[in-house]
Amino acid sequence: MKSKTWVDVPTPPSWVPPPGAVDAHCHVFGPEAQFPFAPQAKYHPQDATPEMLFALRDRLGFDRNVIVQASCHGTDNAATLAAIAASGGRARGVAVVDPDIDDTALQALHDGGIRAVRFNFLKRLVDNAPKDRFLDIARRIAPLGWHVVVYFEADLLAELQPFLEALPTIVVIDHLGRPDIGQGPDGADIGALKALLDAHPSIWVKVSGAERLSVTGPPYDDFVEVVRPLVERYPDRVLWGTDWPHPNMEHRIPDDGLLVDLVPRLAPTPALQRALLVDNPERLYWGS
Ligand SMILES: O=C(O)/C=C(\CC(=O)C(=O)O)C(=O)O
Repeated sequence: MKSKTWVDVPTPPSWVPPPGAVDAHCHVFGPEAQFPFAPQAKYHPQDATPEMLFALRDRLGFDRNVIVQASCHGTDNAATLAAIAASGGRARGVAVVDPDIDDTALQALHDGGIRAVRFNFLKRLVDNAPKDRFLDIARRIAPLGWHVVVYFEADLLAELQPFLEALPTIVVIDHLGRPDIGQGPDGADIGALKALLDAHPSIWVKVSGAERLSVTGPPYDDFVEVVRPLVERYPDRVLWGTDWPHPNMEHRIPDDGLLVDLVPRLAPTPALQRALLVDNPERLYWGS
């Protein structure tokens, strides 16, 4: 059965994002009739189209999107590129590429609005994650001014650290590297993440995924307690996104309006909010 993981009409947020705000982590699925899912896809979602994404963007008071290629579309970025093309310059993207991709194809992705590649290390989402080949890709996309987005769970951080340190670009960690939020702000997982960020100014972090990581659930007080100190400590290296349409969340479907209302609790001043939602994503995705 195709999974549906989003609320059609989320609660309107009470907080208004600053002009130019970017939802820097969201996906499109299909439409399947036009863009079939990959044979190796680990989940099979309902269509979540660009039109639906842009309607959500407007409803939430955002201006732009960064569309991240989801694992269900494998390394065929056509659905992501079609969504970017339909956005009128208001979306950029993160691709997943085959290690054998040639330079012409990379340039075509750039021309289509791609500004990063994603390396996914979650075993429930991908069959293999070859670090040596990922490193080759990273060396090839660096001259384009792109960066690397990595998705892993906290128990992999120590093993991945040498790989992360070898990447020649800015590196953005998805969903905080999925720490155990239940450990609290001084827990081992957040401590390891902070040590990494302190040591490497080129490593950034997406302070997204409250709906995945919170133990207590809405209004996500445990997530705020752990994550606000990070936004205050690394204000120019943080990004935020809704993660719509919330793949694999069928048993805990979040309300995107409530997620937006989390932003002023994570970034409590207008300057922090502007950095998080406007200046930082603009630098990575609209800078070239
Ligand atoms: O949407 C996300 O960020 C997280 C995902 C899905 C995903 O990353 C993918 O399919 O590539 C997850 O944890 O299931």
